Amino acid sequence: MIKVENLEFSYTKKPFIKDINFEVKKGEIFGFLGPSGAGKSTLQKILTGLITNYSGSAIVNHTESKNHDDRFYENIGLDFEFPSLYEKLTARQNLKFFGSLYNKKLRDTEELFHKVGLGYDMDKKVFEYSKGMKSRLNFIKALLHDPDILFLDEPTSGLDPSNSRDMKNIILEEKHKGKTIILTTHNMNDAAELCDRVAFIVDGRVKALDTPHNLIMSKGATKLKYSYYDKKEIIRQCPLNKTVEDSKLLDLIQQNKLLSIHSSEPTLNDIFIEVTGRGLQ
Ligand SMILES: Nc1ncnc2c1ncn2[C@@H]1O[C@H](COP(=O)(O)OP(=O)(O)OP(=O)(O)O)[C@@H](O)[C@H]1O
Repeated sequence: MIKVENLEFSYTKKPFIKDINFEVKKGEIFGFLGPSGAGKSTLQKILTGLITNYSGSAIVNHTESKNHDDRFYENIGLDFEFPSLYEKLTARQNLKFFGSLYNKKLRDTEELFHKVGLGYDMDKKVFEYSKGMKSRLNFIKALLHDPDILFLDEPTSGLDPSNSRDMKNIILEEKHKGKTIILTTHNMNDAAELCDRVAFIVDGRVKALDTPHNLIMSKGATKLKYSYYDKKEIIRQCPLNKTVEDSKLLDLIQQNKLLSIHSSEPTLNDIFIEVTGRGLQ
């Protein structure tokens, strides 16, 4: 669905996006993860035809994105972080207007409103909407024309846990229908739950690309944490595959003096810090 080869781009004379190569298959949820300013939105803008003066290739749905024509957008849905909506129109009027820009059969608007919990608010003017409501409206606006590829930028940001769960369920539903989804996020838990593969992006480059599971298994060793009492509670840890080398642990087991013991797998966030040397915020 998407094929990026030797992609380079810069806003200034200094190269910024450099040597980026990846492919996204149909039906895949592919995550762009990276700290603020890493280049995630810039990459999304290139893939969606909003930035065209790049070198290399970015093929989206069989079209080189810089050479796109209007039909390109018939099959792409954009939910960028800042909602683009008409505040003086109602939510329903907004979807009617945006829907009129497409030359294809639209999805059932009312069903979309109900899916994201806006069923009773569709006739309210958008300026009466909260930030989270606008964000949900912007999301269904991206689904309205039933596009094959969805570009979602921080779709769960600012949502309460229940709305965030609904949003993630809808994203998974779209994937199961065969839609391809590019998800940009700072949220490692969302990425680990939703994405088939993720690319760690730092300073305009891809630092690692794999499934969340493979990244976690290849880079981080599972640790065993245990505690015991010696005037106060002492907590220690050792790699799970090196327990026989930890004489303190073996002594404690023999003397039956462990207070607690459990294994802890690294998280995607731990791996991100290990691979890139940086946190996500
Ligand atoms: N129109 C522009 N002109 C010049 N520089 C820009 C422009 N847009 C973005 N940049 C710069 O490019 C870099 C990458 O920005 P980008 O928006 O792609 O980052 P990001 O990874 O999406 O960050 P965030 O997570 O904060 O949204 C930043 O240093 C930013 O200041």
